[in-house]
Amino acid sequence: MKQLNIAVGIIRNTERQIFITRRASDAHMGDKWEFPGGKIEQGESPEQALVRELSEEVGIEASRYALYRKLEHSFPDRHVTLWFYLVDAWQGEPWGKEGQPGEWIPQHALKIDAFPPANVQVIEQLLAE
Ligand SMILES: Nc1nc2c([nH]c(=O)n2[C@@H]2O[C@H](COP(=O)(O)OP(=O)(O)OP(=O)(O)O)[C@@H](O)[C@H]2O)c(=O)[nH]1
Ligand SMILES: [Mg+2]
Repeated sequence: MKQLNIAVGIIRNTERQIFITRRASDAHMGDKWEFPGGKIEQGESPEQALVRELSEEVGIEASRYALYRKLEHSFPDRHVTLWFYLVDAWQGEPWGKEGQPGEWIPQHALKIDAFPPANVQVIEQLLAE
C-alpha cells in the first residue's frame, strides 16, 4: 500500500478566515475542498515541503507557521500522514495558481463533509476554537 507524507497549510488571516482550495475532479478525493499542500519529498523536512507546496499551489511565501495537528488516515488505496500547519504570516496573496478554485472562508463556517475524511479531526479542532 502507498504510504504518503503530506504537508498542509491552514492559511489564516487576521480576520480568522482560512484560504481553502478545491481539488481537481480527476484527482484523489476529486472535488473535495482542501488545505493547500502536498507530498513531502525524499530528503525534505515537513516545513520545507510546506513552504514549497504553498509557493507552487497558491503563490505565497510562508514566513510563520506552527504544527497544529498531525493525523493518520487509511484510504482504500493509500495510507496518509498529514502534517497540518497553521500559517499566519506570509508574503503575497494566495490564489489558485494551478487553476484550482480558491476562497477565504470564516474558520467557524468550515464544513466537515466538504473535505476528505482524513480531515475530520482537524476541522473539528478548528471549529471548537
Ligand atoms: N493537500 C491536501 N491533501 C489532502 C488533504 N486531505 C487529504 O486527505 N489529502 C490527501 O493527501 C494527498 C495529498 O496529495 P496532493 O494531491 O495534494 O499531493 P501533491 O500536491 O504533491 O500533488 P501531486 O500528486 O500532483 O504531486 C492526497 O491523497 C489527498 O487526497 C488536505 O487537506 N490537503
Ligand atoms: Mg497538492
